[in-house]
Amino acid sequence: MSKVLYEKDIQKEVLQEKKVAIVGYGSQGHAHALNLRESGYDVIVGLRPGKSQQKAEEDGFDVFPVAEAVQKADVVMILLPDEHQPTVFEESIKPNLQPGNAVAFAHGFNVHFSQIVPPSNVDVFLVAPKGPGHLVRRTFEDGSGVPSLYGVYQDVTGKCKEVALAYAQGIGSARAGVLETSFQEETETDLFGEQAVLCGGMTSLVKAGFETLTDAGYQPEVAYFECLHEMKLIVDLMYEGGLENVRYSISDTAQWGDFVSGPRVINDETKARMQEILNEIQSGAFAKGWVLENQANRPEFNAINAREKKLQVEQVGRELRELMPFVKQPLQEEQKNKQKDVKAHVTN
Ligand SMILES: NC(=O)C1=CN([C@@H]2O[C@H](COP(=O)(O)OP(=O)(O)OC[C@H]3O[C@@H](n4cnc5c(N)ncnc54)[C@H](OP(=O)(O)O)[C@@H]3O)[C@@H](O)[C@H]2O)C=CC1
Ligand SMILES: CC[C@](O)(C(C)=O)C(=O)O
Ligand SMILES: [Mg+2]
Ligand SMILES: [Mg+2]
Repeated sequence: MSKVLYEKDIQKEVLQEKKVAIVGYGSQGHAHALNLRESGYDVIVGLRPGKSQQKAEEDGFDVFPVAEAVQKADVVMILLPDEHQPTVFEESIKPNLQPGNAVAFAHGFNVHFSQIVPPSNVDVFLVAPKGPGHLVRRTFEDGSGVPSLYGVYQDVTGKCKEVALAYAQGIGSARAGVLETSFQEETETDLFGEQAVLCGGMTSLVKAGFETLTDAGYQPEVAYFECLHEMKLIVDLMYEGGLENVRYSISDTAQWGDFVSGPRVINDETKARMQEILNEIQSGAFAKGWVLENQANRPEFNAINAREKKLQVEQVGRELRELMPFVKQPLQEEQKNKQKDVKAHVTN
């Protein structure tokens, strides 16, 4: 088994003497900044003027333009959207790095696919939480954490690995497990996981199930509870005790259905599609497509995004969740405010 590190294996001191700049205050940025500060580290935030700047200031951080934050810091964690990182890196980060500083990422995409080429006189590492940023924060506050992968791309100080580990500990990941990786492995597995299983695979499964039931004339509300709402409850059991725990709690009728029907939905054909997806990630074809989509101002991304929001499963879900106040989370309020901002922007 690979060596998984926990609190007792990690030294904090190496990061305690440094100033950390978190560049970006979105999903991962706010979680890293707040968790690191509460773990006792000296954290500042680098941002452009705007909504996030206001939020970070409200949370009590000293916020600076990105270039200034980089000048003040020893460790610069880049938590901007992947597609914005190369420009901000060239314009505001690279010119302000000092030899011996560390540049860090939560995903290896830009370094692995050569969209960012770090100078040779700085440490470069990644700490990639295996979970959404809002959960990195929520679990930290609950006293648990999200596991992280760490990887060293370039070690000029001889201390890069120790700094990366202390950083992972600071965001709460050593409570759950910290595992060594390379930029290549993190990038390829993360892209594969989100496309084939966690995001693309799961949302497509839910939509296909929901539409099969509603096309057959069943009530959309029944289809929503069956194919989306209950997904979380089943996944919670899987998270707590694997497939075995799901099968312990479900009926034997469901377990028999699982055994005989599951492989008719997800089978060797599906695995062949997964292999294609992995091949496109490994060859760089996916990355090239995503870079080009952004250069063209995301025509396909925006069209699909608008279409998906109008799906019946989304509409019925919004209505049902309004009636279940206990499933409401602050994230949904944030999402609503974001939509209001976009609407205001479009009408102005
Ligand atoms: N989302 C996740 O849970 C995970 C993300 N990652 C990785 O973490 C990194 C960050 O992703 P994520 O947290 O999703 O990003 P977000 O989209 O949530 O980050 C947006 C933040 O970046 C700021 N920003 C955007 N453009 C600029 C700019 N040009 N200059 C300055 N600030 C800017 C935004 O500020 P403003 O309000 O001004 O727009 C906002 O604070 C990525 O590498 C991603 O792959 C890794 C694991 C999971
Ligand atoms: C699963 C999506 C993710 O990789 C993540 C939350 O880990 C991401 O890029 O957001
Ligand atoms: Mg991920
Ligand atoms: Mg990802």
